[in-house]
Amino acid sequence: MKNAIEIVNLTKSYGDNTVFSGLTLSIPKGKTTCIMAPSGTGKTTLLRILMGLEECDSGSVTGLQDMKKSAVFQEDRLCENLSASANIRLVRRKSVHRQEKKEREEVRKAMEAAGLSGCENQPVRELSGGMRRRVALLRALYAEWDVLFLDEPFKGLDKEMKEKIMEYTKKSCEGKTVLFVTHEEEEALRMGEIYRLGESQ
Ligand SMILES: Nc1ncnc2c1ncn2[C@@H]1O[C@H](COP(=O)(O)OP(=O)(O)OP(=O)(O)O)[C@@H](O)[C@H]1O
Repeated sequence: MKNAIEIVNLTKSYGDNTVFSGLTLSIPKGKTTCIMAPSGTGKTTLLRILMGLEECDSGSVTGLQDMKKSAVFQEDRLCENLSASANIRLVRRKSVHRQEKKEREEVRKAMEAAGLSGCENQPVRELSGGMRRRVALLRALYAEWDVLFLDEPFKGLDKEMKEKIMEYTKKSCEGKTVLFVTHEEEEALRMGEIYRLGESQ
């Protein structure tokens, strides 16, 4: 199978702290790869390198050129004064009136599926932590993307809500390339193939 992203001999240190000393990894196209590892072993650093937000010291990453990227960061990174719905719609180019109506309806449906009905027009600064997390996730999913980076997207959600949103995310990501970072084995097993960072370095 053709690989979407090839990471070869990647090294990265912060001063004396070596995070990667020759990481080689193939991330398959059209699937969800779940990256698991103990805290502080470099999961976020890897995502940041792949997103182009951090430089590696040596090694190469190929297969990401020209791919549209979307992400849920560890922090929600929402626009506090904008409504939940406006935060989500922000990631699409401004559309003509007829499309705007369609887009509003799409977002309303997505929010309904994520248990956020009735919050469409509420500024996100008024939402709970779990609600904000879901808005951040819906926003990332709503963007136009070829590859999606998810850094602990279900953090802070209760069991029932997590079930609901995981199912929605899984459906939305079907057949697409996703890198999913989590500490929860159960989440990883549900979402895709597990890769344990550190085992093959
Ligand atoms: N900007 C930075 N400057 C210096 N050190 C950093 C920086 N970013 C990360 N690190 C260090 O790199 C290592 C890996 O951090 P990273 O956040 O990638 O781990 P992680 O596996 O995602 O952890 P967690 O599961 O706790 O989120 C840690 O030792 C961290 O202290």
